[in-house]
Amino acid sequence: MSGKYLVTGGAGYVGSVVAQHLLEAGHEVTVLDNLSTGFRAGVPAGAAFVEGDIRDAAKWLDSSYDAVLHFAAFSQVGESVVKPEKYWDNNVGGTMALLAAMRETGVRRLVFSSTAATYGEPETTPITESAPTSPTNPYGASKLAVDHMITGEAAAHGLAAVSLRYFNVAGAYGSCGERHDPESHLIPLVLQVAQGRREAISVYGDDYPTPDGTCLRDYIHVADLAEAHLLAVAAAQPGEHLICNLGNGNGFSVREVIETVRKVTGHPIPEVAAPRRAGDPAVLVASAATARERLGWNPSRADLAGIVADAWEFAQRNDVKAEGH
Ligand SMILES: NC(=O)c1ccc[n+]([C@@H]2O[C@H](COP(=O)([O-])OP(=O)(O)OC[C@H]3O[C@@H](n4cnc5c(N)ncnc54)[C@H](O)[C@@H]3O)[C@@H](O)[C@H]2O)c1
Ligand SMILES: O=c1ccn([C@@H]2O[C@H](COP(=O)(O)OP(=O)(O)O[C@H]3O[C@H](CO)[C@H](O)[C@H](O)[C@H]3O)[C@@H](O)[C@H]2O)c(=O)[nH]1
Repeated sequence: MSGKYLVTGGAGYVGSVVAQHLLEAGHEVTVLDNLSTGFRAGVPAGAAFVEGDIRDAAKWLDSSYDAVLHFAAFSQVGESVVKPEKYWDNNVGGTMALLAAMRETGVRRLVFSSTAATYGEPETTPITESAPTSPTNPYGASKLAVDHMITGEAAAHGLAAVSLRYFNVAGAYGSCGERHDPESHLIPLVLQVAQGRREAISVYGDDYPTPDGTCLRDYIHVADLAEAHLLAVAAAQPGEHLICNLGNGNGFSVREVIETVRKVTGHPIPEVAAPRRAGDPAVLVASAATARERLGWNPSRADLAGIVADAWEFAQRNDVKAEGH
């Protein structure tokens, strides 16, 4: 059955890919985005677009919507350390306003973009949803605060809600891909070296307790992630806040990622050893058993070379420098 969905942050990387999947599944989509980090051109064709802020969600939300998929947030870990107030204001304040608008209009279904950063330095691997949550930066803390808000909203007011805790999102889907500015994520940065837009990739730390000394991360294709969102909309139950990790359960080191980019692009990628980046856990790998069981999620694009190949194709088609917001 087709539905009508508000996608906050749908001009950004993940939101645009999910909006595209919703459209392909025959749903009606309105993107609400203030273009603070997103791009008007990133909104998929076929989606209605409102340039606006989630703090003013009450202006645009009405009872005709079946659900909200909430991506709008700031998500730069490093920036959150130096400007924590920016993260509390947008991520927490913005979501409070959105939840109030949903309550007032009777829109009672929500899928929220949470993050592995809510866990902080893990005590055990792979990470399950019952692991302790002890974020190591204000970004992760702000996302955890929103998860707590949603738990309360479900219990007190019957919201049907799912928080999806993404691990390392990568890859592209059709015309939608990653073009953060500034970029901080490993795969797009290594691809910029392959494109000749950067001289070398800095390897942040090579003395971690891992097989090659560099950090291990669980890379998930953005299209597999998008499929989980469609399943989550359908699986959400009134009065319940379900939290699901999304990852493939495989850890790849920074060096393995760089080597994969060399193979996929055929370009030499010079590396430069650099100090550890503050707040980086050595290993972040998900157990996604809950998503498989409760959502029926079955990711099919776990191959790292395939993820990198899709990101590479997108990077070659899009020159961020040439585009404005
Ligand atoms: N990309 C990842 O690896 C990753 C990992 C874990 C969690 N997440 C979460 O997923 C979501 C999407 O991430 P992304 O990588 O697509 O980021 P992004 O910056 O590409 O997209 C975020 C979008 O939200 C918009 N936005 C921000 N504040 C807004 C506001 N107040 N009102 C309206 N629009 C607003 C921005 O303009 C942008 O288009 C974020 O909530 C992020 O925290 C991302
Ligand atoms: O130029 C770079 C960039 C990154 N790295 C390393 O590559 C790994 C991956 O870094 P990313 O910045 O791509 O991703 P993170 O693991 O830091 O971040 C991801 O996980 C976080 C949770 O900790 C948040 O959810 C965040 O949104 C999400 O992208 C890390 O070990 C990082 O130190 C480098 O060595 N050089």
